[in-house]
Amino acid sequence: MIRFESVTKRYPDGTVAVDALDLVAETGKITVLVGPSGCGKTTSLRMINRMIEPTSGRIWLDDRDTATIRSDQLRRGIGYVIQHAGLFPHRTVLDNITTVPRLLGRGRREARGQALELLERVGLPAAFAGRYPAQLSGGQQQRVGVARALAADPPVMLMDEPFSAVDPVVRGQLQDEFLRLQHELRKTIVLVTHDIDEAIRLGDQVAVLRVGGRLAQLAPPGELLASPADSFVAGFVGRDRGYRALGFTHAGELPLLDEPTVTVGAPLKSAPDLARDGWVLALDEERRPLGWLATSATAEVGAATATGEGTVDADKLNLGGTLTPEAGTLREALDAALSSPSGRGVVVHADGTFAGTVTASDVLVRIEQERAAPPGSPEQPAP
Ligand SMILES: Nc1ncnc2c1ncn2[C@@H]1O[C@H](COP(=O)(O)OP(=O)(O)OP(=O)(O)O)[C@@H](O)[C@H]1O
Repeated sequence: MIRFESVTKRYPDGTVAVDALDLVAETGKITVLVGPSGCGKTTSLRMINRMIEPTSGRIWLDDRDTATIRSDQLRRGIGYVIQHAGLFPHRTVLDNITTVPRLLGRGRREARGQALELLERVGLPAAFAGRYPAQLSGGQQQRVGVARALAADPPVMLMDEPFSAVDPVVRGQLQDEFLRLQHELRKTIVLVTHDIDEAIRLGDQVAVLRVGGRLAQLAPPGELLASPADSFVAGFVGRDRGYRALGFTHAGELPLLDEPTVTVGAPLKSAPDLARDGWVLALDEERRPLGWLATSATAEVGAATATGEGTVDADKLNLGGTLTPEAGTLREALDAALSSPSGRGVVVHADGTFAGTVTASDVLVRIEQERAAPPGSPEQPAP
């Protein structure tokens, strides 16, 4: 656990970068610091490993006041990842990763073996070990940066805009892999970003700072979206936050419709009798949904079904429509319904097999129920 206790940083020119900050970053969780440019995110982060010393207040690492720990010793237990990865340009990937473990006294062979393992963990081939940073893409360098920070196996990781130097697609991949890795490793992570979407995606809790280094709100992402503390936070988390908040609410047991289905390979003429509103859901032999077959006479395929020629083939299906898992969120369920050509969202079991369909209006009814009795309220205890 990292605890800021009324921490203030005033730079020599009088700038107050952080003002009486109280904050707890829990063990094994990701705490994200987010806020507009200059609000003191980086200053707060760097005070944790004493790259910057607070002017007043204390920062606790578990039960120790960090001011009483020698800074080199403190940093050994704290990994640090920055934008552009900050790799040593004249050292190979392998040497970049093994530098800190070697300093900590690990043998060359052991450090090398571990570095190769870490490369695999962050999704890079072992063959990259001999390359120099300039021979890697931005996203690959960022992965090496994460591997390097993990090499000393620190319980705490500080990450300053770790994914912002790469394009949005690579960024999404890095975020997904980072979450997967954290699920295994359970480090105590403090991550700085200026991007609220990234904060909401990655944070177990999100601290929104305002310029002047004051904490505006500290909350789990769902709560931040659903109940921003004030107009500054509401403005910062952005529009459509009501919709995005649905992504943090489990749909629970939605009433599933018993949808008639056809299996690929079945005769087309079997479809119209089954279809509701001109659409019938097609499954593969293992009962996994493949797409919707149009049976109305106006649709191109519909005309074929009317003549009864041919079979239900995968290439005749409308593939629009997202799937929602049974244990999914209200956002996934609503999206499945809204994106489905039939208007009925397809719900699947954990193994991907078809469970039933759900309508947007049923999801809306559930949303209204949630509003009336949010989980955890006395009327409806959380499952
Ligand atoms: N060494 C310094 N001397 C004086 N002022 C500084 C110094 N470093 C940072 N500041 C100021 O402190 C404030 C907070 O800076 P900090 O870098 O912590 O913000 P940030 O939220 O990380 O910003 P950004 O998102 O733009 O990186 C800013 O007003 C900045 O100009």
